[in-house]
Amino acid sequence: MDKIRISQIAKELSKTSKEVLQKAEELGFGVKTASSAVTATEADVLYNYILLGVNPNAGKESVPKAKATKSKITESKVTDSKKSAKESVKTSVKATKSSVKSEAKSSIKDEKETQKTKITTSKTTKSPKDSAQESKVALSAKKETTLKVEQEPLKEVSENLAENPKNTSISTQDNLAIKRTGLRIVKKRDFKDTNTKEESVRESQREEHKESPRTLQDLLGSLEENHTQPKKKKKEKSSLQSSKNLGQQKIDLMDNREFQSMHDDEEDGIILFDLSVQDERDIDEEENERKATTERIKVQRHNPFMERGSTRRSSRKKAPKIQKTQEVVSGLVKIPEEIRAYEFAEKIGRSTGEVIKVLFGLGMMITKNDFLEKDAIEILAEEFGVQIELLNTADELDYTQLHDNEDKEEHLIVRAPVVTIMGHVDHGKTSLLDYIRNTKIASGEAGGITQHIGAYTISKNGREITFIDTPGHEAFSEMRARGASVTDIAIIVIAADDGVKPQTIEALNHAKAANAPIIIAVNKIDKPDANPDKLKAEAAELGFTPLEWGGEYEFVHISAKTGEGIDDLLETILLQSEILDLKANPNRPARAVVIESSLERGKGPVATLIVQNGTLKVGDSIIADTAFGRVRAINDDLGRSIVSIAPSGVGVITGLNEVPLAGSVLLAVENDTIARDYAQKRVAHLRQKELSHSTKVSFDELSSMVALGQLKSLPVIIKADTQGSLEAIRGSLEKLQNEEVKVNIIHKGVGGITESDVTLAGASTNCVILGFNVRPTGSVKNKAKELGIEIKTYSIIYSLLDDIKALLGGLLSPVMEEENTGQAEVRETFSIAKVGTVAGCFVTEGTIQRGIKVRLIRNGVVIHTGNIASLKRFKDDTREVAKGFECGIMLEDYNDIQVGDVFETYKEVEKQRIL
Ligand SMILES: Nc1nc2c(ncn2[C@@H]2O[C@H](COP(=O)(O)OP(=O)(O)OP(=O)(O)O)[C@@H](O)[C@H]2O)c(=O)[nH]1
Repeated sequence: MDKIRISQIAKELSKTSKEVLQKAEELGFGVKTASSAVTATEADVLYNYILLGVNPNAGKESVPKAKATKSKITESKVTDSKKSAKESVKTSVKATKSSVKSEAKSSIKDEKETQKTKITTSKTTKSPKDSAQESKVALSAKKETTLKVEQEPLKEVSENLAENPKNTSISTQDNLAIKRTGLRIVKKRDFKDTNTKEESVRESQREEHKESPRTLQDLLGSLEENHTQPKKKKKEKSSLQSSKNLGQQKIDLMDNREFQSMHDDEEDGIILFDLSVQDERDIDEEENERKATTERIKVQRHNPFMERGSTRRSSRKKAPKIQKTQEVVSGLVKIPEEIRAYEFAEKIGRSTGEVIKVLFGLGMMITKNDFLEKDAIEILAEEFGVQIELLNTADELDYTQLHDNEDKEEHLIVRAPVVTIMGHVDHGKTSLLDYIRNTKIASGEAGGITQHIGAYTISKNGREITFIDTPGHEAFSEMRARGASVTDIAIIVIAADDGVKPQTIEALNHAKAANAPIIIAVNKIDKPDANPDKLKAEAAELGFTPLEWGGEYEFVHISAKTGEGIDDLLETILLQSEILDLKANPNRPARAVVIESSLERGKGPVATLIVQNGTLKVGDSIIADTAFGRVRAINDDLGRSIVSIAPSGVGVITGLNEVPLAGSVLLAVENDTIARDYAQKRVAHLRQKELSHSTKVSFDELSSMVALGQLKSLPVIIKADTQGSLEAIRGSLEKLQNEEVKVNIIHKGVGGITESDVTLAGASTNCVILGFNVRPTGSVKNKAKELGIEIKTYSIIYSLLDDIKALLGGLLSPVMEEENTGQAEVRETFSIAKVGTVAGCFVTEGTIQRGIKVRLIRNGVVIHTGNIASLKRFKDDTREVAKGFECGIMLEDYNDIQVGDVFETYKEVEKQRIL
C-alpha cells in the first residue's frame, strides 16, 4: 500500500508539518516525525480532520477529547442529547468557517489563532439558529473587508450549510477542489461606493438561493456570471487599447492615467467614447487598408510568378512614379550643351512629353533620346521659364585639350611656314609645286587632275617651307577649307591669261577666313596672252589690291613652266613667315593635323600629317578623333622611312586602328590607354549622335521627305581609295540632285568593294556601286553578276560625275516643250452664216496644219488659244499649207478674227531633261 508522509500532507494543506503531526497524533495515528508516513486511508481521515474537523473517532475516544476541549469554554445549558446533535452542527459550521477564515487569513497573513478563537467564542455562546445567522453576518462582514475575496461558492456553501444544517452532503473531495481554487484578488474596492443596484442584485440572488437550493455547479455558473461584469470592463478596456494601437497618433497623446480615469468615469455613467468614434473611423480605414494589403499579398502568394523578389520589383516600379511628380526646378540650372531631350526634361523637372510637345510646336520632331540643339535648349528654357547655364560637356571628349600650346620661350625654335596653294582649275597649282620640288606630279596624275591633298616640304636658302597642294576643283572645296585651317600662308594661283575665276574668289575667301596672309602668284606669265594688269584689276575689285597699287597684297609674277619668278615667290614666303614669327617646341609630344588618309593594302590605315607642334616619333601612342593606335612607321613626302617628324614637318604614318578623317587633329599621348579611352568615348558619342540625328526631322524636312517620296532617287554605294576622294565624290553627288531627283548614298567607305557592299546593294532597288580607284575582285564580281548589281569604277572624278548625271537625267520626268510650227497673217475675213468666221490667211512661217494648236495674236497680244478646226486651200480641205501660200482658216468655237491678226501654230513636245 502507498504511504504518504506527514510533510507531504502538510505541504498539500499549506500547514506546517508540526501542525499536521499534532492532528495525526490526536487521531492516534502514532506518527512521530514529519517523515513518518501514514496510509492513504489515514491520510484521507487526516485531511478531513484538519480541514473540516471531522474526526471519525468522535464517538469513540476522540469525542471526549473534543468535548473536553470545548467543554472548557461551553457552559452546558443544554441537555446531553441535544448537545451532541448541536455539537455536530456547530462543528460542521465551525469547520467551514474556520476553513474559509483560515484561507482568507493565510492570504492576508493574519493571526489565525486569535481570529479563530474569537469566532468560535461568539458561536458557542449562541443557539444553532443564531449561530447560523451569525455565520451569515460573519460572511457579510467578511465581504466588508477591504479585500473582496473571490470565494463566493464557499460563501454560498457556508450559507447553505447555515440555512440547511442537515445538508452536510458536501464531500471532502469537493471541499478539496474548492479549496484548491485558491484565493484571487480581483479588484480593490471601496465598499462605501458600492452600487445600490449591485446590492439589490445580490439580495435578489439571495432570495433565489432561499427559494431553491443550488448545486455547486449552479453556484459556479453564477460565479461566472458575476465575473462577466469585470470581464466586460476588461473587454472595453482592451478594445480601447486595441484602438490605441491602431489609432496610434491619437491615442498616444493619452497616458495610462487618463485612460484609467476614463475607465473610472465609465462607472459613473459617463461614456467617453467620442475619441473612439474617430478611432472607429480610423480603424475602418486601416481595416480596409489592411484588407487590401492582405488581399494583395494573397494574390501575390497565389501567383506562382510572383515571389518575394517580384514584390520588391513592383515596389521599385513605383519609384519612378514618385519621380514623375518631382517639383519644377527653380533657379539656375546647369545644362550640358550636349543633352538629350529626356535628360533636359529631368534637369528642369518637367516630363519628357512636355519638352517634346514644345519642340513639336516649333516644328522640331524629336524623340526623347535625341540631342537638343543649342537653340532648342535656349527656346525651351524660355518656354518653361527656367534660367539655364550651358556647360560645354564636349570637354570630356575633347582630347585635343591634352595638348596645351603654352610653351616657354626658351623651348621654342623657329619652324617652317605651312603654305597652302589654292586657285582655279588648271591655273597651275600642281605645276608650281612640281617645279618647286622638281618632281613630275602633274604628269603622273590620272586625268591630269589633282585628286588628293598632298603635302611637301622643300628647302630654300637652308630654310624649309611646307606646301599643301589643294585641288582646284570645286568638289574639293571642303578639303581646301581644311587645308587652309593649318595654313600659315596662302598662295592663290591665278593664271595671267585667264584672270580671276569663280574658284579664285572662293580660294581667296577661304584664305581670308583662315586668317592667313595671302600671296597671289600670277602664273603663266610666260604666255603671250598673259595680262597681269587685267588680273590685278579684277583682284583689286574684290578687295585684293596689289602692294604696288597701294594695297596690302603681294602679287608675284611667276611661270610654273619656265620657273621665272619662283625664287621671288619662295623668298616672299620666307619673308612673310619671318614677320609671322612662327615658332614651336620640338621637345614635347606632337600635335598634328591629318591632311590625307587612306586604307592601303598591306599597311592598313595610312595618314598624311603635318606636325604643328612637338615631335612625332615612331612608337608614340596616338589618337586622331575616333582612331587610335601607336605610330608603327613614318615615311617622308618622298617615301623614305624616317623615325620622327619635327614641327611643320610632313610625313605619312601607319599604326592607327582605322582611317582617320582628313582634317582631324592627331595627338601623341602618354600611353595607349588614354588614346583608346578617348577614341572609344568619341566613337560611342558619335554613334549616339548619329542615331539621334537619324530620327531628327524638322517640319520642313518632313514635307520635303513627303515630296521626295513621290520622286525618283538613285541609291548608290560609294567606295573610294581615300577619305578625301570619298568626301569629294559625296559632295559632288549631293550637288547633282535637284528638286526632282536625288542621289541616295546608302553607304560609303574607304577601301575596296566587298561582298557585303554587293549584298547591301542587292537589298536596295536599282542600287549602283560606284568605285573610285578601287576595283572589285573576282568573287565580288561574281556576286554582283549573280544579284544583277552594277559596279562602275572610275579613276577620274569627272567621268564618275558625268555618268551619274546621265543616269539621273534618265530619271528626270520629261518636260513638255512648245515647238512653233508656223505663222499666218489674216488678210481677209469671211462671215458665213451658221458656220462662223473664216479667215483668209497667208502663211508667213513654217506650215499650218489642220487640228494643230494655235494662238491668235492681235497687236502682239495673245487673245485666244485653241485649235484649228478647218484648213482650206481655195475651196478644198487640206491637211497642211506651207509657207508662202494662202489658205482659209477656221478656229474651233471662236469667230472673233480680224484682218491683221496673226495665227501662230505650235505643238507640245515631250523632252527628256538632263542635269
Ligand atoms: N604656259 C604655261 N603653262 C602652265 C603654267 N603652269 C601650268 N601650266 C599648264 O597648265 C595646265 C594645268 O596645270 P596644273 O598644274 O595641272 O593646274 P592645277 O591648277 O594644278 O589643276 P588642277 O589640278 O586640275 O586643279 C597644265 O597643262 C600645265 O602644263 C605656266 O606657268 N605656263
